[in-house]
Amino acid sequence: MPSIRASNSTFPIRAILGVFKLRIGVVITFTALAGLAVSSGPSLSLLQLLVLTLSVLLSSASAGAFNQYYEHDSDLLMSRTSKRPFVTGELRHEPVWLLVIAALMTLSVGAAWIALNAWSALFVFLGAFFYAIVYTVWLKRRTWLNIVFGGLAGSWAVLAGATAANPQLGVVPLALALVLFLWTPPHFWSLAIAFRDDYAAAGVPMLPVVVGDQQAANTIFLSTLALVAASLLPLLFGLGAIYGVGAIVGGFLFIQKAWRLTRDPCRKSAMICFHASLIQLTLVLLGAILDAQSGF
Ligand code: HEM
Ligand SMILES: CC(C)=CCC/C(C)=C/CC/C(C)=C/COP(=O)(O)OP(=O)(O)O
Repeated sequence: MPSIRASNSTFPIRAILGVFKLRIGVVITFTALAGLAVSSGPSLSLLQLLVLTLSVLLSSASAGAFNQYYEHDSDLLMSRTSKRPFVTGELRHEPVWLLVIAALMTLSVGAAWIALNAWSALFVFLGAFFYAIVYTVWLKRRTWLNIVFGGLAGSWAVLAGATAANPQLGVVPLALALVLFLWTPPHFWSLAIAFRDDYAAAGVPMLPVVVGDQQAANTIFLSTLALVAASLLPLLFGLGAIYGVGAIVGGFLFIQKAWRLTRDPCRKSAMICFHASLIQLTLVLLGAILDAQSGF
């Protein structure tokens, strides 16, 4: 049986956890739980809530592991990713990993289908498919629009949670899915400005590589305005003041940092804008969950 780890190493638990990109998976799962919270319909049992949480987390993890397995050669060309275990050899780049990834995906989607419903299982699958195949394999090295379509992965996470409670999607879950679709490009393009040289060296046509930092920063600013406008839509369809505070504070912060990035499109302001995107998303998702629970 081929080994998945370098021969003379102790069990590389940290490397294995790193391959599954679990920090991002936790936020993706939080996104699905926000979709659940704003969806009308019967409450889930504790078991169903556990299955939803684990199926989104594990499918996100399997997609993240596939991404690192598939990109082990190009990751070597970028400083940010060159220390990853499939690049350094800490984990052997063996096809057995594809079996592990497929098994995780089957377990995640199957459990969601059995414990929740077919719609939720479909969106769990689509989230991983859009990230691992549509974005990573089909678009990433072909077009700067890679993140525009790949960003749907986050929207499917919202809908995986929303349909778990009610396959009849309401306006608020759809609005939240639109927020994730509009959030992902400025989130990623900020990072792509900070690491433009990396992407250029790896031959990846990210927006800043194609149009330059200034035009990319202008695009980030305009897309952040569209994102923040969309993030206010749930206020028109039932979410209240708690959500409003989160969306307005987070939106103001992201717009402010995106504007600063247009004034000075350097690595430092790009990373500040990237982190602002994470704060804005957290405030929007937290506001949605707290507002939906409060019944104000
Ligand atoms: C195809 C869509 C996406 C792309 C291409 C993308 C891109 C990235 C990249 C390149 C990083 C830096 C990763 C690293 O250096 O290890 C990152 C970090 C992050 N992304 Fe995204 N992202 C996407 C969607 C999402 C979504 C949907 C969420 C959450 C709902 C999200 C949440 C995060 C978080 C929390 C981090 C920081 C993780 C950490 O601190 O290690 N991303 N993203
Ligand atoms: C419902 C469900 C399972 C949804 C999945 C959503 C998901 C996993 C989105 C991708 C997030 C991410 C880390 C992208 C980075 O890819 P990259 O290749 O640009 O990053 P890298 O350069 O750091 O490898």
